[in-house]
Amino acid sequence: MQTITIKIINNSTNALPAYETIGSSGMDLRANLQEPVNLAPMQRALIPTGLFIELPLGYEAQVRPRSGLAIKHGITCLNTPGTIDSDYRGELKIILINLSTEPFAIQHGERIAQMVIQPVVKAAWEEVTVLNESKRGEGGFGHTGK
Ligand SMILES: O=c1ccn([C@H]2C[C@H](O)[C@@H](COP(=O)(O)OP(=O)(O)OP(=O)(O)O)O2)c(=O)[nH]1
Ligand SMILES: [Mg+2]
Repeated sequence: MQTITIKIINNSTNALPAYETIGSSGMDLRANLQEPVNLAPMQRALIPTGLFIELPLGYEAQVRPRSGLAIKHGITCLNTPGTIDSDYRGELKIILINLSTEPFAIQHGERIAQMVIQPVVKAAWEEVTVLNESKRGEGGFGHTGK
């Protein structure tokens, strides 16, 4: 368990993001709304969560869709996985899009996405003129067959 600092505003759902089961990868994130947000088909919206977090250096958070909302209502995160940088101090917001043919209303307190905390490997470049050979070589995009 890694301890992470969190600030909550306007949180009438009085819930910290939580793992729903002991083996869950993600903590569900809830919409923090004054009133429901109606998403027409193909419409997108930036949904506030009321959460501000301070991740330790060397970590990120990924914001991912919930599969139930996706399969039942066509609601997904447009930029999945959303990237929360460790130095971001603003409000966590979720870019939702309605990919169904029906309108969908997002309610205050509804669990709209999930957040996975991950370590980040920072890379430094070592520039060369020739790369080591590999079995795959330049093959990709279906190169190995169906
Ligand atoms: O789903 C998301 C994605 C991002 N963010 C916040 C945290 C993140 O650290 C910041 C910037 O995100 P990103 O790097 O994806 O956006 P950008 O378009 O590259 O903006 P910037 O130039 O601010 O980095 O926005 C969210 O709240 N939700
Ligand atoms: Mg960026």
